[in-house]
Amino acid sequence: MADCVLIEGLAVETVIGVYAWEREVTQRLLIDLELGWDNRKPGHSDRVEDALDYAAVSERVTECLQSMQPQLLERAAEAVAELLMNEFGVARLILTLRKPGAVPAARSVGIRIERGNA
Ligand SMILES: Nc1nc2c(c(=O)[nH]1)N=C([C@H](O)[C@@H](O)CO)CN2
Repeated sequence: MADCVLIEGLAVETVIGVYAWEREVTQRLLIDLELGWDNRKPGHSDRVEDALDYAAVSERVTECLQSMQPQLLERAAEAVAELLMNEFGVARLILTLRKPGAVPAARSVGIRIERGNA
């Protein structure tokens, strides 16, 4: 991947999981995003309108995950990738989604997906 906008360790509290008890609680997800974006235009204009606004992306990703309450990390990741491509015009991305509390013996578990020509 060439130019990127990065978001690392975005924490989202939401209902997620396949087991009955998981539907009754919120758990923390941690999201890392590498979002392909040509940074030359904002690099010259100094205008946030030309940039991929990482604050707006973070807010929208949080809202998506909190409203969808998915069972699987895979479903959550796919939905986030689709919104980034459809709503923000991101052409390529690498998304890592971690669920740190899921397996007590592990520091963290998670998945990574790549979409577009990452
Ligand atoms: N590949 C996956 N495996 C599992 C998931 C998941 O989302 N993706 N989820 C669970 C449970 O919800 C688990 O997190 C409870 O500890 C199990 N395996």
